[in-house]
Amino acid sequence: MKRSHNIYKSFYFAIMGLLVALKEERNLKIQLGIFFLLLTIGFILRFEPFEWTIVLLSSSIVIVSEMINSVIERIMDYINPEFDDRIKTIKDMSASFVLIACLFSIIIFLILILNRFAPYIFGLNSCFNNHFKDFKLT
Ligand SMILES: Nc1ncnc2c1ncn2[C@@H]1O[C@H](COP(=O)(O)OP(=O)(O)OP(=O)(O)O)[C@@H](O)[C@H]1O
Repeated sequence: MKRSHNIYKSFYFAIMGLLVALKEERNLKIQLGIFFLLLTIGFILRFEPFEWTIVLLSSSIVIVSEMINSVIERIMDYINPEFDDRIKTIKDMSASFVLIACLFSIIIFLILILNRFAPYIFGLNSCFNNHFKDFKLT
């Protein structure tokens, strides 16, 4: 097998892989759409650096888990395109990566939004502002 050790070529191949995934994976497109929606909400609400960090971290986990899931599905289809109970288990478990990442990301985003509006809704001080005030960069 021909191998490339050139860092630019490795980067190029990785970008090509990402483009193929974006073209062929419907769920990845949906997740990227949601990611851009979250970015828009972040700009509208003027997120703090620590809020951006949390949103970017949780979004990257969702996107990477979706890509790992897609890769596992393709490997399984390549190994055995026929129905097989073991492949079913592997694919279902692989799909659960994405489910877990999405569920926790939704909870994380809800906490960020609630934290923003807690003072208006409940008349409380923002719990994050109290706990994370030392981490604020601005
Ligand atoms: N070869 C197979 N043998 C047994 N079950 C399978 C097989 N292929 C798919 N399945 C079942 O169908 C489900 C969906 O698998 P598929 O490969 O079609 O993924 P998909 O519809 O592209 O999923 P996703 O939306 O996560 O990309 C799997 O989780 C599994 O339960």
